[in-house]
Amino acid sequence: MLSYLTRWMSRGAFQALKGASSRPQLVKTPHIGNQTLAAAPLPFTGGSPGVRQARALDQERLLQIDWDDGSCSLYPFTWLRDNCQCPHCTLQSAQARSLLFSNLDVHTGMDQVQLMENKVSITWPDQHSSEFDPDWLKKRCFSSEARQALQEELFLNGCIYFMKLEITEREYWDSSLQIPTADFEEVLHDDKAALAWLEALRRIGIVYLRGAPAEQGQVARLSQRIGYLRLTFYGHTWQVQDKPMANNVAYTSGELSLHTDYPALHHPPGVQFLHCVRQADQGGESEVVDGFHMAEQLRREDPEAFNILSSLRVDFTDSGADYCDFSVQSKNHIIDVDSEGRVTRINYNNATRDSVLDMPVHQVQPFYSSLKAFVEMLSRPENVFTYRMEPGDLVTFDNWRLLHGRKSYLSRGQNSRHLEGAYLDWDEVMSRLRILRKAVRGDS
Ligand SMILES: C[N+](C)(C)CCCC(=O)O
Ligand SMILES: O=C(O)CCC(=O)C(=O)O
Ligand SMILES: [Fe+2]
Ligand SMILES: [Zn+2]
Repeated sequence: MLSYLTRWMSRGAFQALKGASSRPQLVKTPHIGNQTLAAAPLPFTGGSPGVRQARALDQERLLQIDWDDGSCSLYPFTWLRDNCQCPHCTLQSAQARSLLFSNLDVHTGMDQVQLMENKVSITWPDQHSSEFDPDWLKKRCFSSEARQALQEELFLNGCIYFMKLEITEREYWDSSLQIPTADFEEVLHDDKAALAWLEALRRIGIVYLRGAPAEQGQVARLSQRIGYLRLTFYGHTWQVQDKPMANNVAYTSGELSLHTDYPALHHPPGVQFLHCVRQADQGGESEVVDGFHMAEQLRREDPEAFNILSSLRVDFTDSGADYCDFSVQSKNHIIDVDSEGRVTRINYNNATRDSVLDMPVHQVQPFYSSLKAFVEMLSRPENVFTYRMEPGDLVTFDNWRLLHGRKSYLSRGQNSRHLEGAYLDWDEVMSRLRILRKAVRGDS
């Protein structure tokens, strides 16, 4: 897997960095242009598949399209009527459906289907007519292969482009991570660099940016590259410094064990930026671990612990005042899995884990033992990647996937270590990623 990672990295507009408890060192790799950086063209998006024949299967209420390449697709009448692209049914300026559901006959028949100038033209029983573009239809084919390909294009969720063998799923890593690194100003000003940044953020979960000015305001600048940042009770952006009467353990000079930020919220921030304005003279090194990788390893090595951490909800709490006063409570699984059993999010900050523990008394000890097994695994040297930020460095990472920590540091009051941070959500990041893909590669 790691050799694959290396191969992939060397194709990107990144310099591969390999660090072990020191400032990551530059490994020179050739800067390869857009063509090679771009992933394989997505299936069904290029060219124009010809329609050989279109016919209505009235019994099944399905439209069958036979394509020139010999393949065939089926579309339910109801779905076609629901997605009529005419100006009565679609508000063109918003690309949104204006047809009301109350006006949709979910058992509609079809009067006629014709091929007109390579468009599929349908007349409905009420004499409303719809025209569909073959490209548009082919992309929305209901076969499992086509659906998988389209979902991959939209969410980069991980599947293999059949034919092209371009693997785009998440890449798990350990202490030997070659951390993807890009130039801060290039990401701000160059679409190709920005796309490479966001794709690596999605796939690897962490990207290091260098060359930012060593002054406050850079995480806000970077968030404008995407859209807007996520406001929380700690403010639009927040200053990680040793503060008197700290309202969070992060605002001391103490060690922060591996954690995700803000599990006290039911929807923790998806993405985190941390920019180093000033580093400590002693201590303050950073640590990260791939939480998804670790959760999968726990599932294999200690299925009982995995089951407990993914099924028991744990209380988190956070109260105080910052942007304004707050009293936050949540109940989260330490390991979130979706309905198919895939790990989707890690929620764990030992500092905000509540003393309130809403579970039957006999489940308490098994819970602690399971958490101990997970935290012990996270902290193994072979799993943790360590680095030291210098002024002007900015790290961007997936806060749903990675756990991060920092060593304690020697505090010098006013002129001490200073990081500025900000949060974003994945919806906004993925939105920018899709737009950049289209701009850079011309994907449809
Ligand atoms: C850094 N800060 C204070 C904004 C959040 C720390 C994370 C947490 O309390 O879960
Ligand atoms: O100080 C650091 O390096 C990390 C700070 C942190 O994890 C946080 O503010 O939540
Ligand atoms: Fe944190
Ligand atoms: Zn219509």
